[in-house]
Amino acid sequence: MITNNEYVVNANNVNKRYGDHQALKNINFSIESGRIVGLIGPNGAGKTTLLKGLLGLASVEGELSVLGFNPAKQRTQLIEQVSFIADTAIMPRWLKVSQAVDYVAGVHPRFNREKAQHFLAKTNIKSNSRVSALSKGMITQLHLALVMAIDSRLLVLDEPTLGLDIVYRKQFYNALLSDYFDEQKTIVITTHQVEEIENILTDLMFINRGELVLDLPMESVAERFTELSVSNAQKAAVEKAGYHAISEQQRLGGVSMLFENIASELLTPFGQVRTPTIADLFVAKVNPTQVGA
Ligand SMILES: Nc1ncnc2c1ncn2[C@@H]1O[C@H](COP(=O)(O)OP(=O)(O)OP(=O)(O)O)[C@@H](O)[C@H]1O
Repeated sequence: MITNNEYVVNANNVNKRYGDHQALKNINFSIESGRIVGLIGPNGAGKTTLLKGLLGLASVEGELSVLGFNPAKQRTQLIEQVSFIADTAIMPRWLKVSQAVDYVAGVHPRFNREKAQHFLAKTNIKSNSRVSALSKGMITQLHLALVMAIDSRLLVLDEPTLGLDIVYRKQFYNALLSDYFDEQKTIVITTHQVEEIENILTDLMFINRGELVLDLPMESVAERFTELSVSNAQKAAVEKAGYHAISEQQRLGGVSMLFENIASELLTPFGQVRTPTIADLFVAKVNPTQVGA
C-alpha cells in the first residue's frame, strides 16, 4: 500500500510542443499521496495538456511518473488506478442513465454501484432517463457520480463543475471530501473558479503560458505572502522603507499591496495586513503587468 510520503506524481523537466507553440516549459513538480492539488491557470495556460501528459493521453518530453508508472508506456496499468473527468463530458445521447451505470459496473472492477446511486439520488436525474433528455449540467452530474463511485488512487478532474449551478457545485465539493477522499487517495483539480476550491485544497499550483509559476502547500501561503492595505500616502512610506510589492490594486480609499517573502510583522506598522485570497494571489502571480497601475 502506498504510504503518505510516497510520490503519486513526479514530473521532471516536462516539455510539450505543438508545432511552433511550446505548451509546457520545463515543468518540475511532485505530488504526495493524500493531497488535493489545485492546478490553476488562465485559458490556454497548459492545464489540460499537463493532465493529458499525466494520463498518457498526450506524449510529452521529459520524465513523468504517475503511481510509479510511465504514463506513455504503461497507460493500461495506470488507467486501472486513475479516474478522470475531462472538461467536456461526452456520453452517447441514446444511453439510459441505468445503462450508463451498468456499463461502468461492467468495465470497472473498482466501481461501487451503491455509491453511484447515492450520488445520483442527490440530483434530479432519473435512472430511466436518456442522456438526450438531460441538461448539460445534468450530464456533468451523471459523469461525476459515475467517476466518484470508482475507488481509484488518483482522481483527475478537469474543470469538473463547469456548467453546474452553485448549489450543485457546493454539493459536489462536499461529496468529494466526505464520500470520496481519504489519505490513500490523491486528487488533482483544474478550475477557473478558485474561490470554490480554496478551502478544500492542500496544495496550489499556478500555471501560466506553459510555465509553473507557483507550487506551494496551502499552509505556506500565509508564511510567504502578505497583503497590505494602505492609503496612497502610506504606500510611499512603504516603498521608501524598501519594501516592494509584487502587485498592487487600487481599492476604495487606498491601495492593496501584495508582498512575497517579507515578514508580515515588518509591514504591520504601515497599515492593515492579511493573508491574500487565492484569487488575489493568482492575479498577482499570473497577471502582474495588469496590476499596479
Ligand atoms: N492538439 C493541439 N494542437 C495544437 N495546439 C494545442 C493543442 N492542444 C492545445 N494546444 C495549445 O496549447 C496551449 C495550452 O492548451 P491547454 O488546452 O493545455 O490549455 P488549458 O490551460 O487547459 O486552457 P483552458 O482553461 O482554456 O481549457 C494553448 O495555446 C492551445 O491552443
